Parts: sequence; structure tokens; C-alpha cells
Amino acid sequence: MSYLKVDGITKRFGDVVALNDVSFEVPAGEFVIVLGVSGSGKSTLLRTMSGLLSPTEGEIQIDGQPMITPRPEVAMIFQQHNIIDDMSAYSNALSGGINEFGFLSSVLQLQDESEKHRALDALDTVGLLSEAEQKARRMSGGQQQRVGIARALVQRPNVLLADEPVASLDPGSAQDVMGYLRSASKERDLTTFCSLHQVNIARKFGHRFIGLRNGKKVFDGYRDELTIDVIDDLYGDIDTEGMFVSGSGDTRGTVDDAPTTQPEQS
Ligand SMILES: Nc1ncnc2c1ncn2[C@@H]1O[C@H](COP(=O)(O)OP(=O)(O)OP(=O)(O)O)[C@@H](O)[C@H]1O
Repeated sequence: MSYLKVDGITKRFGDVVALNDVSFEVPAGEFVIVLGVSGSGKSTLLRTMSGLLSPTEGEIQIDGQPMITPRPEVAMIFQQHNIIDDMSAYSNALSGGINEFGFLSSVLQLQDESEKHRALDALDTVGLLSEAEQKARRMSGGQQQRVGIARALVQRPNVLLADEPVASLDPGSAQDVMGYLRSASKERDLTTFCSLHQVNIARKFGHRFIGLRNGKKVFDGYRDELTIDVIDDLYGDIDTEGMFVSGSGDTRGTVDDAPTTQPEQS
């Protein structure tokens, strides 16, 4: 049964059609990567799914409920991590409960033990428990993005939306962050959408892929279906050399442990 349903979404900004009649359904727990060139509508799709933007036409349902405004069970991670430099990794993670506990109690850290435990647990999930006291400004870009993931996890989401979470990172850090995102999603059974520019990283970590071009959905398939022809169709003449071999090094969260074709629906 689908947990998330995007039904005929169109989003216009004046004369610009950012999304054009996009529909798909996703079962709970699936890890979906949204691909497409710059301007194809990836961010608009994720922002609409998060409730930050209203569609011009169509509807999004999560767990059978229309998504009209942001909801705590849908967490968003941004490219610029949006974390506070002068706060520790722990305090930043704890601030993920801000919607649930209120701004003041979050800033004053008046949360109870279970909430504090949840922040530490989230830092553990992203491999930063030993860095909990570290000020964010002293952390690398990749570590800061992992703090951003931890903060989203503290929100206790069912759906995680990550809008180009590794766009500003070097390739090694990008793989690291994607590995933690993938393993956090698996560990917590989160339905996850992640938009990416880097096709090789997408192939390494993705399970299902949705391809956008000029706001239209032009591809929706699993890893084995994401062929060079599909990538050429999405991106035009980019260099695809090396995209179809497994990477070396840390394999945390890669798809080698995940089905590469559509799972049977029950
Ligand atoms: N707030 C806005 N006002 C006007 N036009 C917008 C707005 N947001 C997005 N657009 C336009 O909608 C189209 C899709 O933009 P979007 O940011 O969703 O693409 P994208 O695939 O995420 O691009 P990128 O990879 O560069 O972030 C683009 O033509 C963009 O200029």
C-alpha cells in the first residue's frame, strides 16, 4: 500500500511551470532519489511535498492525509544545513524538537530526559556521538550536514526530505553523508526523498529513482532500470564513464543490501 501519494501536482510561478502534472506513489520505507538537471523542478517537488509550497493543482497525501501545511512527521534537510554555528552538535540536534516542544523550551534546553536521549541517539545514528559537545563551527561541512540529519531525526519523522544535501561537499564527504542518510533511513524505516546532482552517488545509494525534466516526470524506476540511456535522456551529453561500477571504500548504506528492482507489493 502506498504511504505517500503525489497526485497530478502542477506548480506554477507566474509563467514558469516548475512542476507539470507529476504523479507517483511510494510505499513506506522506500529510499527515493530525485534526479534532473538544474531547474528541472527537484527542489520545487520536495518543497511542495514538505508543505512549504502549495501546489497550483493536484494533491499530496501522506498516510492518507492531504499535505497542506508542514507537519512534524515530515522533516526536511537542506543543502545549507541551517545549523547554528555557535551551538554544539548536541544543542543543534536537540533543536529538532522545536515544533513539538516550542521555541523557548528548545532554546533554554528545558526538554525532559527522553528528548535529550533522543538527541544523543540521533547523533549516534549519524556517527557523531563522540562529537556531541563540539561547536558546529569547528566541524567539517560533512559533519555539519550529519548534524542537520540528526536534527531532522529528533523530529521523529516518518518522511525525510533532503534537498541536495551533499551539493556543497567534496566527493568523499558527500559519500559519507549519503551513507549516513541511507543507514538512518533504513534503521528508522523512513520514507526518504533525496534530490541529487551527482548521478554516480545517486546510483551508489539510491533504491528507486524519479527523473524530472522541465517539470515533468520522465523516469520512475528501480536501480536496474536506471540505464545509461535513461541518464543520457535526463542529462544530455554528460560523461557517464565510471557511473556503472561499484565505488570502493566505505559501503555503509549503499544499495548492495537493497533490492534493485521493484519489490512485490502486498
Ligand atoms: N520561488 C520561485 N519563483 C519563481 N520561479 C521559481 C521559484 N522557485 C523555482 N522557480 C523556477 O522553477 C523552476 C524549477 O526550479 P527548481 O529550483 O525546483 O529546480 P531544481 O531542479 O531544484 O534546480 P537546482 O538543481 O538548480 O536546485 C526553475 O525554472 C526555477 O527558476
